[in-house]
Amino acid sequence: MKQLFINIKELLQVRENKVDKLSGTEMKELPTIKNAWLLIEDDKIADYGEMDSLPEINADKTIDAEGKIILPSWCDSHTHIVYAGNRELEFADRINGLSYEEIANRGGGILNSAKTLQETSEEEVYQQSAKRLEEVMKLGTGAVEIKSGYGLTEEGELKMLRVIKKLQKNYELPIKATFLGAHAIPKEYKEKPDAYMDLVIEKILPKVAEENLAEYIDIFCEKGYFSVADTHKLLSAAKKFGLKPKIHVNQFNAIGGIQAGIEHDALSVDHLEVMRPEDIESLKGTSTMPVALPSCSLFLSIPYTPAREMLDSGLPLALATDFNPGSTPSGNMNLVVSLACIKMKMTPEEAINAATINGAYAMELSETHGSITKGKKANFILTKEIPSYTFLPYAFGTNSIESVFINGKMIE
Ligand SMILES: N=CN[C@@H](CCC(=O)O)C(=O)O
Ligand SMILES: [Zn+2]
Repeated sequence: MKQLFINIKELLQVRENKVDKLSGTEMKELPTIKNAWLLIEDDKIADYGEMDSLPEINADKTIDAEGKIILPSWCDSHTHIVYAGNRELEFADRINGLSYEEIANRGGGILNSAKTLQETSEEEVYQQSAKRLEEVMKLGTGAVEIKSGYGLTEEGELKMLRVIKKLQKNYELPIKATFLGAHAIPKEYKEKPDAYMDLVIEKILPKVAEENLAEYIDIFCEKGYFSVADTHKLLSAAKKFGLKPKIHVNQFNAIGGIQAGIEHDALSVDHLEVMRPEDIESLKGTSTMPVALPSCSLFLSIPYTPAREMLDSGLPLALATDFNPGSTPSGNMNLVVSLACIKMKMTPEEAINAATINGAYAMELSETHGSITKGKKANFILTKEIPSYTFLPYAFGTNSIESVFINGKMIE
């Protein structure tokens, strides 16, 4: 099946040669073709060019995209989309003055979601999560990573990962699964946190590997959660099972999580709201992608990742949502791109690069996703009629998307 899009106002992120990631000043450039055509053959991008040189093409369907922009779909490399229930009461508590930390110390936070998850059937968790996944796909997400981490027992963690597996089976977009058993210390283990680490490493991790339920390993390396020593221990154990690290670090405190991640060749280090000069320095020259989650900063009123400083010192950066019930109950990548521009002073070009090609890298998908390149998957966004691509982050809160295509199919 051949679909031809013609009169496209601007085709964004056109990369003739495949790039895996962009760093520093490279991120300032967003290659585009104005007044373009795009040919999709089955699930792949077949060809593109300027309207002036449109060859004779026998297409099954021709779509006139006059006044509209086409760009690769968003690659959201950090989410917790699989969860049960919500935490809107904690939201009200925070408005009334309690901090995220105080709520967690009272047994709220991640432990609250873990209790709900444990009490909810696998089928019900699947239904709730599938609804969220469909919502974010309509908002332009065409590849996504999903973590466990609200189970915190063998049964709960495996339940979450099986739900992710079912989503992978039932939906066409790529979904990468991450095992985050070390997300918080359960109440029963408060006085013996090492015993919980032993459970995660010795019991749950081998099961996850045996059932092939995850590709990546994650840990919340943070004061009051898991230490740098825990991080080393878990990442070393996970390596034996072939799980690569994508870890939560530097959200509230810089305790050395970035350096631990780098030592274990982490694919990404995520959050980074609190960055010391030595953290930026350590990331230089590594293959680890730093990932910023600005909608988490917005929701918790915590600092934003210092993107400007990082990009100006030559680092790459990816943007993701962190969609979860506690710190970011939103999976809207359009908002993330707007916040990156408004709050982190990234240019629209940098933000779009960070949310497409660099997001793909943080899920090992740069070969197939993240840019308009011949042979890559036909996962893209067709906007409504808009004046320019800068309008996308500028008009925050406006839905500028007309339709989303995954593997060449328009999603309903
Ligand atoms: N920081 C750790 N984990 C999640 C929040 C989890 C929660 O509050 O439920 C995050 O990435 O923000
Ligand atoms: Zn997270």
